[in-house]
Amino acid sequence: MIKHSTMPLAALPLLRRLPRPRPRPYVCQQCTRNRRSFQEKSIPLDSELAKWTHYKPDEKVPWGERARHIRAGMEESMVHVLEQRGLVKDVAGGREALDWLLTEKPIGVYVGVDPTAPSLHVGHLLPLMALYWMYIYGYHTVTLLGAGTVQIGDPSGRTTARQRSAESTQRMNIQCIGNQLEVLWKHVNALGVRHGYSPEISRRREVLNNRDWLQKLSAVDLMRDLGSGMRLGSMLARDSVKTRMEGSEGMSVAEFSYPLFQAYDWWHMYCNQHVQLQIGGSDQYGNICAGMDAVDHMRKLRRGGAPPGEDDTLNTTFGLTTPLLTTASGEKFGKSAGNAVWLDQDMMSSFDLYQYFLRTSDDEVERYLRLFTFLPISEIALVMTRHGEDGSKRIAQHVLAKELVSLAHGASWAVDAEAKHKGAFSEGTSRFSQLVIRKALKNIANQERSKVEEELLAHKKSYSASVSPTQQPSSSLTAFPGSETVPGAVKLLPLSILQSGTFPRVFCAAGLASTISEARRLIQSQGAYVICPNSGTEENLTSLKWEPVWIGADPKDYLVDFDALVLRSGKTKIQICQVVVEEKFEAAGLNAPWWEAFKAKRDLEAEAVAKGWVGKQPHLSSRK
Ligand SMILES: N[C@@H](Cc1ccc(O)cc1)C(=O)O
Repeated sequence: MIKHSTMPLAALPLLRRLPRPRPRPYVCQQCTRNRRSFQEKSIPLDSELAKWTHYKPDEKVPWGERARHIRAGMEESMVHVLEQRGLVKDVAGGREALDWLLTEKPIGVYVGVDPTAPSLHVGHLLPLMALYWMYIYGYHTVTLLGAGTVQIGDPSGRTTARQRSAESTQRMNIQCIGNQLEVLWKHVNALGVRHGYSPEISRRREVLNNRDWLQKLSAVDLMRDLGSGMRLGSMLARDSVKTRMEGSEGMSVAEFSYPLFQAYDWWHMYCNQHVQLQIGGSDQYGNICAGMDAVDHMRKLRRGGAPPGEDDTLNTTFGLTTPLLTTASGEKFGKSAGNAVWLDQDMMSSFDLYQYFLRTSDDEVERYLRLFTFLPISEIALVMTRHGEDGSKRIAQHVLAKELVSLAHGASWAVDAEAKHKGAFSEGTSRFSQLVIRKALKNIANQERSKVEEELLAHKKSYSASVSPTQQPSSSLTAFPGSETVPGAVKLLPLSILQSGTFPRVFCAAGLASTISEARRLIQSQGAYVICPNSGTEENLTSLKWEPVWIGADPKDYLVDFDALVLRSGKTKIQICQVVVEEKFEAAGLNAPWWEAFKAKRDLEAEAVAKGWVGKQPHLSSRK
């Protein structure tokens, strides 16, 4: 990043403040290994994050000072950084002019997405990565949720009109994508801290929704001001329009007018957020150029038709498009067996997302590391050197996959996906099982979703099932050779079967023995185990303790977090159970024959007690 040859000596003390990765302190080999291992510090402290994202320009390095460094060649320019990462296809308005503007001024920049599905897919990431880099380097960045424009439907890059979706579907898509944009920002911050980008830069980000202004916009105003400045010729000349006009389907006026609305967004944000640059995928080039013309026209109207002033170059607009990615085999990037690779965890698990990037070929992995991660270029070079030493370890692919999952789902899920991968494809480790158990327990604890969350989850599931019916919910973690077997699914158990002495029945109900007598034999031969509650904390997974089951014990004493029971049969078979009240168990439709038998027996016993035929029944445990 620093060009030492051109660096004046006097500038040395200033280097501390440049937006470059902080030099890493020397760490001995053993510690490095430890850090790289499972316990790797991948989640920044809140205090680090707060410092990093703190927006107080006057407390940070002033822009002018940084501009001077760039001009002096001591720091790389923004355009150069984006080019180096492979994120630039075309620059509308001129590369050199944009380079100059971005050096002179921390302008506003935006990327818009229309919520046409409940999740973004990896194809959306390229323009977003360019935006995130500009955030890291201190520009005012906006991700725009197209809740207004989605109702019109962008025809760019499409050969057919979009089906209009139901109001409720649109509402849920908007909510899902809105949440996702926020979550992505959170992860960008965490990654920015983790990769050591300077906390002394003033950063600003916003998520806006264009429905907020488009629904207030009058059709007359739009046509009078903006429509009068947009030229039909260039709009008709676009490929997306031409192909549709040549085909039998044609194109609706609404779709044709889409660029007007996108252009209006820009004008609105030009006035309010000083947005002078729009970034988009390469299919957005036409819309972006139309927007630049429209903003120019609106500025001219605002000046009353007067010629532009001297400082016009400092206030003009630019467009930047990112390349369209295809894999080495020519497939459109972001499709897996014909299905989109979703960024939402409910539509594609962390494990599957990890696996998708792990399959990146050696030819492409370095380019993807530059495109999709925040690893400094120098670190990518190191990763590639290590990768070259033993290609079979796929070191670079693992780094890529982990960074991607950290960006999409968060660092802890990336650690989880990596551990699962190791558990799945190498010798099983008990740490792997511990992790899965912890995660399952956590999921049980978080299960109380709000009604809205339930609704959104169902929407995502049904959407992904409808667009990619072959995509299986993955990670049923069964039967990897040599590994402990932790089924992904948690089993429900009715609370009433948990009484002193009912462990054999519990093992049977959990599917770890086929009959009660088999379960009893298992317990008597010391082959049945249960996890002790409170053994092991979140940080210290390996200390979760298994205890051999004692036949007279009460399973209720082993409930973790009040409602989970973790059982193991023999060395390898593990089952995580969630204990629920009877109504919930029955509502889940799990009325197994043993359950009916249990209830019948219990009713008989209760009746006998009620009629005074027998005293209160001793515990079932006494009937060994
Ligand atoms: N038209 C863009 C999304 C978008 C929407 C509104 C904007 O202002 C900008 C971009 C797309 O389909 O990808």
